Amino acid sequence: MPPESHLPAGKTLDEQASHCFGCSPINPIGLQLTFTLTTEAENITATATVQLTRNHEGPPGYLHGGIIATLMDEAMSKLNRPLNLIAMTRNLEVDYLRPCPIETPLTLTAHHLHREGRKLFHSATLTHPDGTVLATAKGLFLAIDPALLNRRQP
Ligand SMILES: CCCCCCCCCC(=O)SCCNC(=O)CCNC(=O)[C@H](O)C(C)(C)COP(=O)(O)OP(=O)(O)OC[C@H]1O[C@@H](n2cnc3c(N)ncnc32)[C@H](O)[C@@H]1OP(=O)(O)O
Repeated sequence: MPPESHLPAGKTLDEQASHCFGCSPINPIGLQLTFTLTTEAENITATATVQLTRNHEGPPGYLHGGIIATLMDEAMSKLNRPLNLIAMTRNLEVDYLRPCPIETPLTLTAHHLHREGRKLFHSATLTHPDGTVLATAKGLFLAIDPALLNRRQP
C-alpha cells in the first residue's frame, strides 16, 4: 500500500509536507535537500549531497550543530516512506566527531536498522569527501496515525 493511502482524502504526503524546512523545494529559507532512496530487500537507505553556506554557519567556516542535527533528522525521516509509514522523530542522538565544513560537498546517508512495532530505529552519517566521518546519529521514529498529523495543522 503506498504511503499516500494512509493520508486524509485530497492531500498527498508531499502536499502535507510541502514547506518542510529540510526538503521542500519551495521553502526559500529551507535546506532544499534532495535524497536518493535505495530500497533493496532489507537495505533501506537515503543519501544526499549537502553543500551549505555561511547562512548555516556556527563556528567560523563550519556548520552550526543544530543544522547538523537537522540534516540527520531529515535524512532518517526519508526512510519512513519506503516503509509505508508516517512517522515522527521521538528521539535523536548526534555524535559530533569533527567540525563539518561549509562550502564543501558532504555526503549525508541514513540507514534503516530495525523495527519493533511502531518504533523505527535508524542511523545516519555525515561524511567529508576525503572519507572522514564527521558526525553520526541514531534516531527513533514513531509511526503515527496520519489523522493525528492532520489535526496538528492550524
Ligand atoms: C509525516 C511527514 C513529516 C515529514 C517531515 C519530517 C521532518 C523530519 C522529522 C521530524 O523532525 S518530526 C518533528 C519532530 N518530532 C516531533 O515533533 C514529535 C513530538 N512527539 C510526539 O508527537 C509524540 O511523542 C509521538 C507522536 C512521536 C509519539 O507519541 P506516543 O504518545 O505515541 O508515544 P510515546 O511518546 O509514549 O513513546 C512511544 C514509545 O517510545 C519509547 N521511547 C521513547 N524514547 C525512547 C528511546 N530513546 N529509546 C527507546 N524507546 C523509547 C517509549 O518508551 C514508548 O514505548 P512503549 O510504547 O513501548 O511504552
